[in-house]
Amino acid sequence: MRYLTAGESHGKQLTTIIEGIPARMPLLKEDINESLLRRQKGHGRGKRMQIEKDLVDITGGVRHGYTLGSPISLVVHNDDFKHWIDIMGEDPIEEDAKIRRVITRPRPGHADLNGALKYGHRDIRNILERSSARETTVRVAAGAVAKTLLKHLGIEVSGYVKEIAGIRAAEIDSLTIEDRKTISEDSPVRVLDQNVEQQMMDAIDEAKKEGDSIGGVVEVYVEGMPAGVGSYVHYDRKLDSRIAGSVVSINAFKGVEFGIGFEAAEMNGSNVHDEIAWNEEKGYYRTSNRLGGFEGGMTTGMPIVVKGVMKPIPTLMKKPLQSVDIETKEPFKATVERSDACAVPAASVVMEHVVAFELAKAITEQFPSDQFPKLKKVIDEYREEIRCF
Ligand SMILES: Cc1cc2nc3c(=O)[nH]c(=O)nc-3n(C[C@H](O)[C@H](O)[C@H](O)COP(=O)(O)O)c2cc1C
Ligand SMILES: C=C(O[C@@H]1CC(C(=O)O)=C[C@@H](OP(=O)(O)O)[C@H]1O)C(=O)O
Repeated sequence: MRYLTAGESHGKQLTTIIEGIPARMPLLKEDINESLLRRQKGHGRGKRMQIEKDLVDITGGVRHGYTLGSPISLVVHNDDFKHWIDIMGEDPIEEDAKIRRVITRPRPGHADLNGALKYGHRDIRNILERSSARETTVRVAAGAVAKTLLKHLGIEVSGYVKEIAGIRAAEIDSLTIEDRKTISEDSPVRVLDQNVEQQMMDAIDEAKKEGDSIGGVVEVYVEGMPAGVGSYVHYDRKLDSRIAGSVVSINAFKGVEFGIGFEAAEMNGSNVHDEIAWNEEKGYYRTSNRLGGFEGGMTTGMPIVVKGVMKPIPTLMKKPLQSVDIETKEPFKATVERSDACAVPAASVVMEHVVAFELAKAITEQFPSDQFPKLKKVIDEYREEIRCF
């Protein structure tokens, strides 16, 4: 499985083409729209999210509620485009036309300056339109297709918030996957405890009032993955490494941890590794899950627990950082019209979907995947085989 995305933040539409989804898998628009609407929600987002109502158009690869085995193409229209037609249109316009609203002032922390240097664009709009996290809309759409595949195989994925600006969520280790999914749907900041929820919302509101931004930590939890998916034989087949790469590919994500993650550095091996047990019902299982569901680049069959850290948003409404105008070379302090103050709750939905994509991809690589009913049968047989192994 693989996917590409195309489209600019204020362009006509965003598109993704997904290849490798098995034929004859049930897939409805609603499966994707539910994820898209969840991504738009979350305390701390700026005015743009009030303009958009992200809904998918399935433009290829699906008929009458089932996948065909051909590439699936999905489109999400930008409602904001109607305000940007002159600026974002594809027809040539005069070089000095005011209408272009040329941007020459790169924001520290965004892709602006490095992108301009790399592609030689003197109008930074040509960078920021594509480096914008608006692109995560269709990454979530692609991930929603992957999540649907996983769901039909009995694998559930949930994403929620662990920390915003140093405020930590209550422990949820004993919660079921269903409860975790509820947190992710109902809470405006995607935490369980209402007290913490309020503190986080206050911190976001404070940052917004100050014209500053804040970051945080999100967690994705997966239940139902059989053991032995992924591989240890080559660096690029290790499933934990693929997940880590895809998490850091999310805009503003700077680090990843599996299970206890960086805490392992301070602990003895005897307190880190998860002991092995067996019983008739479960087969092999671990009496703890400190390594977060991975050993040797393969799943252990225990829940996958992976965290990602998101830095604060780079565009700062009232606390502009020092930068240099690329035309005049003069120093300036930038001000902006709009931006998110905190996108951590929304980003938990993005991470949930990029992780789902990597898991579905690994499964379709490892098991025969032309036809979904056969894939399901083979996975059921594999589960039984490893239970008795
Ligand atoms: C859901 C989401 C929303 C975001 N919203 C904004 C925003 O409003 N303003 C902004 O400057 N950056 C925003 N970002 C972060 C930038 O897109 C990101 O920092 C930028 O692409 C540079 O990439 P890097 O931070 O990964 O180096 C957002 C990120 C995510 C995941
Ligand atoms: C549009 C989305 O997020 C955008 C991500 C983003 C950025 O720089 O990453 C900048 C903002 O865009 P705008 O300049 O239109 O206000 C966010 O709103 C979205 O998540 O759908």
